[in-house]
Amino acid sequence: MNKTTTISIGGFDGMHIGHQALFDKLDDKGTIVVIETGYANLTPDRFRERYTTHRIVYLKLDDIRHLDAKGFVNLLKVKFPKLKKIVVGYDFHFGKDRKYSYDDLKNIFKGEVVVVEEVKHNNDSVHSHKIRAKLQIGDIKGANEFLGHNYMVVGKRIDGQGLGSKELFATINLDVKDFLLPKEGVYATLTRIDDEEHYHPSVSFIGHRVSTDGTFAVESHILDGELTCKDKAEISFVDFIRNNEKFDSIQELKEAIKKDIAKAGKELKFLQL
Ligand SMILES: Cc1cc2nc3c(=O)[nH]c(=O)nc-3n(C[C@H](O)[C@H](O)[C@H](O)COP(=O)(O)O)c2cc1C
Ligand SMILES: Nc1ncnc2c1ncn2[C@@H]1O[C@H](COP(=O)(O)OP(=O)(O)O)[C@@H](O)[C@H]1O
Repeated sequence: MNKTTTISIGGFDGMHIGHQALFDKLDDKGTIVVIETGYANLTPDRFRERYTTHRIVYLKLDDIRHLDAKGFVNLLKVKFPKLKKIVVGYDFHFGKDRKYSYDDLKNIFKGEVVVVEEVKHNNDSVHSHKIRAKLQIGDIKGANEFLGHNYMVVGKRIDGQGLGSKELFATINLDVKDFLLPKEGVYATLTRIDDEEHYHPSVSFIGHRVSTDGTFAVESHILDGELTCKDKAEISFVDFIRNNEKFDSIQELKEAIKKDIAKAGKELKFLQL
């Protein structure tokens, strides 16, 4: 913190292409200041560190929300004594009732304040809430374009019904906490198991198993062979395949999953893994 000369400030859930435009303005001693609201569910907690080489410092919203503009700048000066430049976006607001903007920063901070213009994709302003909305309708491609990377979730391995490996296809079942789950359905995905470096082509199901026991599941079938997952896995979403459906028999469900596997295999074949 003592060496930091430039910072960018925000909630930074998503670490999307709008956020990256801010990070591009940091120098090599630049630090990202994440204001933790408790609502981040696209890139919660330390997962943000995957999408930047800059150091990240976390401030709790509750510790700063009461501050006026002067108080906020003072806090930054104490935390970063060598601070010369603050980078924020066009819609950055802070303090009580979010009533201060970059103009207040410019008036009070005795250094440079860089304001990044609105980043758009296909003429649509990029924001975390829009990415959440896209995931909730299964628009993975759209979400990924806004993010600039594949949306991913991490979960702890749990036991499934044991039906998959016996009668259907073997899957890794996950308990996913903290991350927003995309809409119920079937997805072409890449799955990373435990601490492997490699991602496996896979097809994943999210939803209530309406054709079997009705319980909610997040599960991934690995296309390139059966593997053991000890502890955790990560699912990186590439495309939406179909909605969750109720099949009248296990045989029909099996036929549908076979088609899902073929579709996902075709789509993922061309990716460099
Ligand atoms: C690619 C794929 C697609 C699936 N599609 C559905 C579906 O449309 N409807 C449904 O009820 N269950 C679906 N399932 C979930 C199965 O019901 C589940 O794999 C099966 O119940 C075995 O679960 P287990 O791994 O816990 O034993 C799907 C599973 C996979 C891997
Ligand atoms: N599309 C964008 N273009 C430019 N700056 C942005 C954009 N989205 C967010 N920012 C900036 O990034 C920082 C973090 O904003 P935040 O509120 O966490 O993002 P979001 O609006 O996506 O939830 C703020 O300084 C904000 O002004």
